Amino acid sequence: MAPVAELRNLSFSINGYPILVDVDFAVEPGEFLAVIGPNGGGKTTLIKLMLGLLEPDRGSVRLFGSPPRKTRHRAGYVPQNIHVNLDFPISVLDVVLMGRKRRKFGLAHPSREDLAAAREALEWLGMWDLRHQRIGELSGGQRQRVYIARALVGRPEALFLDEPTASVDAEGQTALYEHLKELNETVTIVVVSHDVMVLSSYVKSVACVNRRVYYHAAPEVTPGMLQMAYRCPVELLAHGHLPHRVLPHHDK
Ligand SMILES: Nc1ncnc2c1ncn2[C@@H]1O[C@H](COP(=O)(O)OP(=O)(O)OP(=O)(O)O)[C@@H](O)[C@H]1O
Repeated sequence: MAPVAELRNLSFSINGYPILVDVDFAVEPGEFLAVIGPNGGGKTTLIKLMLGLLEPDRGSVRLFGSPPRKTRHRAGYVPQNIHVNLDFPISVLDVVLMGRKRRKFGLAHPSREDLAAAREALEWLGMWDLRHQRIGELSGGQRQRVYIARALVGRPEALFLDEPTASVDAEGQTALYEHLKELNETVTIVVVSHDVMVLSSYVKSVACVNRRVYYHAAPEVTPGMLQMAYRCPVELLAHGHLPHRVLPHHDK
């Protein structure tokens, strides 16, 4: 089976300034990959390159073995900053139905399959009862679940999430990672996150991104990896009753 994403000798720059250099790794089917690294390290850029939303200057990207623009529909994406007008009177269910890419008759006429897929995703995330609520009336954490449901209704083979817990409290983070763990039984997961400590309890592999990508096909988050990826002490947090490792801060 082809890797979910494969990046070979890839470099990407903006206005001549290198953002990512010599990236060379692959995400295999079934992985639960954490993408970690300092602010501005290039994590979002890396995800966008994998999905073909940006083109590399050099090197190649394959998504499910093909150019990403041909296979992007097989992946779900929950971007970091979703710009919605929170005053716009659109319901939770409408937002989720937007994820049904092959809908024929638009939002006003979702098919029975569209509704079934939306219901399944919303029930799974505990949001079905709020389906008629306006998106602007939800909490940050609830809204995040709606965006995840939107990414899931297309029944993706891989799900890419960019800092999905940014506006979620500790309990919500754990609940979300439990959901992702269950999903990972059938779906490959790539998640950008700063919750290094929590993540290390769930993930199967780690990519540290700081202009270069240090890929580790094991869930260990070691001080050496953090040292390579970060230039400043990393805040490591542990929540709830998860099994966890506490790592020391490093110098500089
Ligand atoms: N459209 C753009 N124009 C100019 N510079 C950009 C643009 N997009 C990203 N960059 C720069 O590229 C670098 C990597 O950005 P990116 O958003 O990928 O980092 P990140 O690791 O996701 O950061 P964060 O953790 O803060 O979300 C940053 O220095 C950023 O300023």
